[in-house]
Amino acid sequence: MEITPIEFRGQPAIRALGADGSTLTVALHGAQVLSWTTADGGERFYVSPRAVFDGKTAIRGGVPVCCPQFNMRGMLPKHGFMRNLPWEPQGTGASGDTLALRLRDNEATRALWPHAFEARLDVTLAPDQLRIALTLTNIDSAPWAFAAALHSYLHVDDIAQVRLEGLEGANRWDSLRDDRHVETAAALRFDAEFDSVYVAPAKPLRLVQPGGMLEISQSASCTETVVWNPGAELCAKLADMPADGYRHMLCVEAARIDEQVTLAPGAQWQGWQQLTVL
Ligand SMILES: O=P(O)(O)OC[C@H]1O[C@@H](O)[C@H](O)[C@@H](O)[C@@H]1O
Repeated sequence: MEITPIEFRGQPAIRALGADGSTLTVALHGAQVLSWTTADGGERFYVSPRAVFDGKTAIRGGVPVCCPQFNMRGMLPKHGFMRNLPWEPQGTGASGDTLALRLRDNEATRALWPHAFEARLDVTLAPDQLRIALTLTNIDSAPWAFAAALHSYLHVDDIAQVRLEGLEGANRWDSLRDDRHVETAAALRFDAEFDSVYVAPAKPLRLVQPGGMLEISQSASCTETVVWNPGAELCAKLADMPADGYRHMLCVEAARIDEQVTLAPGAQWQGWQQLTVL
């Protein structure tokens, strides 16, 4: 693929063009994937028109990298700090189809989290398919533990017409009701705020819309799948979302959150999410 440095809403980003005409845009801030358009021209991610692009604030949309903490489950800022910092571009890999970015511990990270680490995000573009892989390496002399999520804001035409299939039978924690149960619905539908953590099923999920289907899979190392849509009421309270933003997105996140990963010095962990247009 061809890559070009660009500015996206005033912030440095990289645009990649695939052989089939698909495109990928990744901001250096947070190594955040902002856009993936397939050869048919369809945009697969949602970025809020009111997202803040100031090089500090977490960008609302695309694929935030939430790490080394998920949500408020710890003492760090919500969803950790990796989405709030600039990453360094590393070019394309040997095969030329992967865009890589890296974040190493620095003064800003050590002020929050006193560990030496390297994080790498590899985004691989193929016809009708995108894979986002997060690799963490412990370059410290003592072990450390982390949680992580690839917090994909999938673009949907109309949330009222969306079905998410593949979670039936999975253990669910409904965070809104603090209720644990086995999911009984063959297809999830979204008509209000939805915020749940599922034990990730072995088989891929399917996002079904009148306009087409997207298959969502994740590495076994990502033991949970988080599904989130703010609904109208919460969306109205989010300053960086327009009132109808919730209608055009659904977050389906590949996550490792219920049990943190402990990495020994020199050890590495990788987690990925893969999206395939069916
Ligand atoms: O507004 P933020 O920090 O980007 O978080 C968005 C959402 O992220 C989801 O992963 C969580 O399950 C939600 O509880 C949270 O509200």
